[in-house]
Amino acid sequence: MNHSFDALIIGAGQAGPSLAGRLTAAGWTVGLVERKNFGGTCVNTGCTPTKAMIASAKAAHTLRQAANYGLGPVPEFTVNLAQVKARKDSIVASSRAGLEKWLQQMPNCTVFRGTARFLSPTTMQVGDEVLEAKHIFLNVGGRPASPPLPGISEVPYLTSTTLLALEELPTHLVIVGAGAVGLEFAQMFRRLGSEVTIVERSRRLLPHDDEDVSAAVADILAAEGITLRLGAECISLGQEEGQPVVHVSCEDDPSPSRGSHLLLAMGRQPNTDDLALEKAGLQADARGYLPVDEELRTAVPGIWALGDCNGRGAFTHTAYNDFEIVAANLLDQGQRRLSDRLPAWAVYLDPPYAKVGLTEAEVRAAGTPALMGKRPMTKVGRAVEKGETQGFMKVLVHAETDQILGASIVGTGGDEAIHCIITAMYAQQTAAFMRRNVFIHPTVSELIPTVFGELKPLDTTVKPAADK
Ligand SMILES: Cc1cc2nc3c(=O)[nH]c(=O)nc-3n(C[C@H](O)[C@H](O)[C@H](O)COP(=O)(O)OP(=O)(O)OC[C@H]3O[C@@H](n4cnc5c(N)ncnc54)[C@H](O)[C@@H]3O)c2cc1C
Ligand SMILES: NC(=O)c1ccc[n+]([C@@H]2O[C@H](COP(=O)([O-])OP(=O)(O)OC[C@H]3O[C@@H](n4cnc5c(N)ncnc54)[C@H](O)[C@@H]3O)[C@@H](O)[C@H]2O)c1
Repeated sequence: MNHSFDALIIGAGQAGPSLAGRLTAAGWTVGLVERKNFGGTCVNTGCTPTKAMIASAKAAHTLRQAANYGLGPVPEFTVNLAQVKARKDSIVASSRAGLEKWLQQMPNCTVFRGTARFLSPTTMQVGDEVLEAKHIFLNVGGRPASPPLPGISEVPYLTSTTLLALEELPTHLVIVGAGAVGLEFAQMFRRLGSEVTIVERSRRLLPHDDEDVSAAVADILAAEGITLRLGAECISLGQEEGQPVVHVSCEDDPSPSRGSHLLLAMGRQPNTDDLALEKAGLQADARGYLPVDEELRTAVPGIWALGDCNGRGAFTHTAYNDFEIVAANLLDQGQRRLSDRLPAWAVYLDPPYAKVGLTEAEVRAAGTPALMGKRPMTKVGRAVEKGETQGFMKVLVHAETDQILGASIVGTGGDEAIHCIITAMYAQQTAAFMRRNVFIHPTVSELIPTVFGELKPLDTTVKPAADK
């Protein structure tokens, strides 16, 4: 059967549903196609389930720390992973159901279930249905990558998706990859009671971030008993007595990491390979991403790519911002552009790591005349009061214009406190502006004006070491 719409939206992730809401409210007819779970990765297998389980892990950690706060003795407790999962599943189900209901009841929106594939630049097939529209918005997201590690086909392994379905705690979880997925699951499962080993080919965690960030994060994880095997340049997989083994050396490996479970957390790949892109005249790049311009338009007129599938962001906030740019430019005569967006993200460790703008290494590499302010969390009153003094706050400022270049916070409350710096940077404000702010006592943010008051020249002749 053939259907004609003003717009087709493929994927109900973080951009598609909101775009459907805006377009239909503006009088467009929309066909929205989703093949699996409404809400996509973030709601079903990403942000929501992991942060729900991180909350359970934090509760277990707090119980174990009770004596440090003058409490106790705390009765023996057990972690019941099936119940942790049930709590997480109920939070996910409620979010997914709310989104599905909204879309199913949205006037002018018709929801199709199935995989959409191009037949031409303006038509797509979903099962027996042929859908046609002059505007097509791809919001197809991604999935865990399966890199060609030697031995991968012989070893059962978990991904960030399948790990969330476990009901029994791994005795020893070995994680390959120390990006956000690897780090968040490492601390979560360690706190829930597993032994955890991280194997990473770079010589430090979070290699795209500053050395001091990597060191602080490594300290946080090591202090909880997580084993770090960094600089593992030659990773291969095997099995001994039915259990996974990760070798970290190209030579005979005298000390491979053995575990009860193996998680591969080595990045994601975009869901562009089964769209029949060639029928639309579209071509993905070498890694499968769809190249887009500043307004998220692909090379084919009438086709946009939003969210993770365009390779211009890898987060929920970037996917949502893609929707805002497209909607503003199509419906509000806006002139919003991708490059207006500040790079910002957080890793939900405890304490978290949050970052906006340039790193110290990037400022040094560019040779920008700069000032830097840095304060350890041991000198942040609220952190001391909470007994959570790991990490630091660091800000970078242009030495001539006083404009804020970037900031990193590894520390309690850092994922929230960073937003005052994000806001100031978006408003193109200066260090002097930050110093004049009066923040509420006693908070972590309260010390941010102080850090902007303690700036020292950054020696940009010292270049960062090359990291892989
Ligand atoms: C474990 C984990 C934790 C994360 N935590 C965070 C976090 O804390 N903060 C953060 O900002 N980001 C986080 N992310 C990243 C975040 O989840 C993604 O960046 C975000 O979901 C991308 O949204 P999207 O709309 O681009 O794609 P997705 O959310 O992946 O949605 C794409 C949708 O398209 C559907 N689809 C694909 N192909 C087709 C087709 N051909 N036809 C029909 N439907 C199709 C899929 O089924 C899916 O529902 C996390 C990711 C993971 C894996
Ligand atoms: N808090 C958050 O915002 C959050 C949380 C989880 C995931 N995410 C997003 O999900 C995506 C996936 O996260 P991820 O941690 O899987 O990916 P990643 O790209 O951040 O990290 C992958 C890690 O695997 C290592 N690696 C990759 N290929 C390898 C190889 N062949 N051999 C050895 N090591 C290899 C890399 O060195 C890297 O440390 C990212 O885009 C991330 O931004 C975000």
